Amino acid sequence: MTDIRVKICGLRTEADVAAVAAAGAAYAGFVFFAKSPRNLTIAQAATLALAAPPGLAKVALVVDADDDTLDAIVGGVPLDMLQLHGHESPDRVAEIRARYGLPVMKAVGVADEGDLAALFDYSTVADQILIDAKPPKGAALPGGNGLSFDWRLVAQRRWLRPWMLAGGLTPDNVAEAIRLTNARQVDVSSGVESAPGVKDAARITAFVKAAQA
Ligand SMILES: O=C(O)c1ccccc1NCC(=O)[C@H](O)[C@H](O)COP(=O)(O)O
Repeated sequence: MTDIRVKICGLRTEADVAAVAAAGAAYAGFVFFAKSPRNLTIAQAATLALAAPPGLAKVALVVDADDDTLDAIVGGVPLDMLQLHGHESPDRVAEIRARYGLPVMKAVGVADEGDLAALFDYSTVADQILIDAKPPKGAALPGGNGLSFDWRLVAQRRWLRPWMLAGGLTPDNVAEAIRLTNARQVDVSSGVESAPGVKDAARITAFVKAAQA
């Protein structure tokens, strides 16, 4: 058993929250993106957040959200972190961090070496960095596509802030991804689902176990 921290993203039911907590994950992610099969209303997310036991950090995932949208989410849902998964600039990340007083994790899509500079830029303003696969051109979703990137690009690298590895992780490949990259935190959505937006408790348990083995 290691100290790897796991985030399970895209929870939609109280049973999902219970499965994530029972498996020993550190973070539960709630998606606010209308086109996503994992999208929640503020009322739904509030119900799930209130069902989360102490110690399970509640993360709201937003995409290029304006202040009115963020005001409503932060005002309506008890949260521990904001995850910015759009094209938010470093200045916007700093602004959101200052406005809400919550830790901010910025997602950065990686496909090749050229994407790595952005990781440094965002690590000067965000509390954490989520290193994810860059979505393919024309993809309906900016994340949660179940696609991996070449983990060797970030293998054994160091950034200014804590970071999380994401993109196409599954119970079958997460141990190898951790071994290659030395990630201390991992994030998954599609890889623990039986269908888009439908979490599978057995896969959640298997994922956390494999990550922490
Ligand atoms: O999950 C979504 O539907 C989603 C929508 C819009 C932006 C991001 C989204 N998901 C991001 C994630 O769930 C994860 O942080 C990450 O991208 C890993 O996803 P996956 O490859 O499916 O494990």
